[in-house]
Amino acid sequence: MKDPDHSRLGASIDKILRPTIRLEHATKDFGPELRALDDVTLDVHPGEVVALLGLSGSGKSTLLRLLDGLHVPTSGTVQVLGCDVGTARGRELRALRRKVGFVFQQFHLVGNMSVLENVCTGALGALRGPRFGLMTYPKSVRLAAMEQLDRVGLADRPFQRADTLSGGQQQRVAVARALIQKPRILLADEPVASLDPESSAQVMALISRVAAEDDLTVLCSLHQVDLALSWGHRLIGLRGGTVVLDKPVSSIDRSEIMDIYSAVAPVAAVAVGRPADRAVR
Ligand SMILES: Nc1ncnc2c1ncn2[C@@H]1O[C@H](COP(=O)(O)OP(=O)(O)OP(=O)(O)O)[C@@H](O)[C@H]1O
Repeated sequence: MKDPDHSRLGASIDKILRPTIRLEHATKDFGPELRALDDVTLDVHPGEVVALLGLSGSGKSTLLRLLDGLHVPTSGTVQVLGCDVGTARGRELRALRRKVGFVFQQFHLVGNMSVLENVCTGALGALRGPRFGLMTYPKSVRLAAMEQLDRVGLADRPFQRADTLSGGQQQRVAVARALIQKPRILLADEPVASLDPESSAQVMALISRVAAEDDLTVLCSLHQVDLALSWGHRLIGLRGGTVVLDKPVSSIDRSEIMDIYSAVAPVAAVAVGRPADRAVR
């Protein structure tokens, strides 16, 4: 007879070892002429903090968007928290999105709304029906939003209009909005590209801190090599839609990073069916 304790232990170990994100031969084409992501296979494990580097057009945003179901892979599979994102629809996709927070370069806040209400909108996925105004959110959501504002250092200005904040403050509100849904994964698409160096450092430190506190798996695209090296656990380099570097940050040599940025084809993504146009060294 099977030992139930042993089976339970096996299941727990399996859960711990199972990757949070698994891409197998994932390819994304935009029309017949543009391959944005080309045969990407990789695993990301729970709690990993991954920096994505690559030239503009190398496929970083496309990769992040595949993980949230904002794009569907043309071929191959994308699994996130055990869900096949390429085939998930409706309720399953909505449930997955509640576990995945997304932070964007342009913050995507509602400018004429208060800071607190912007954070509350992060909980909409778990609420029924639309909300019009802060007081239409349940008290529990408003309290949770205040808690997240406190974590990002903005508890002193809940009623300020979002568009009157500095860029760094707006990005911190966007992080609070992502956190209110208690995600297991945080995706950040160039979160500091519009910020000055000091605000950039603050936002990246904030992402690191909340990732550690909430045991989040993080994927963050960046253009700043030094920041990526000082911040991530692991670095994935994309060039022309393919992964050209994937290593722990501690074992990376600078020359390998330069390789990510070495000669690429004039059109950054790969032209489908025309290997000669591919990004080459
Ligand atoms: N929705 C879309 N429709 C058509 N082409 C797209 C779409 N999204 C991305 N692309 C193209 O796919 C390629 C990869 O774009 P992507 O935005 O993933 O690159 P990136 O590395 O994030 O660039 P950046 O650093 O400038 O944000 C580019 O050639 C881009 O023009």
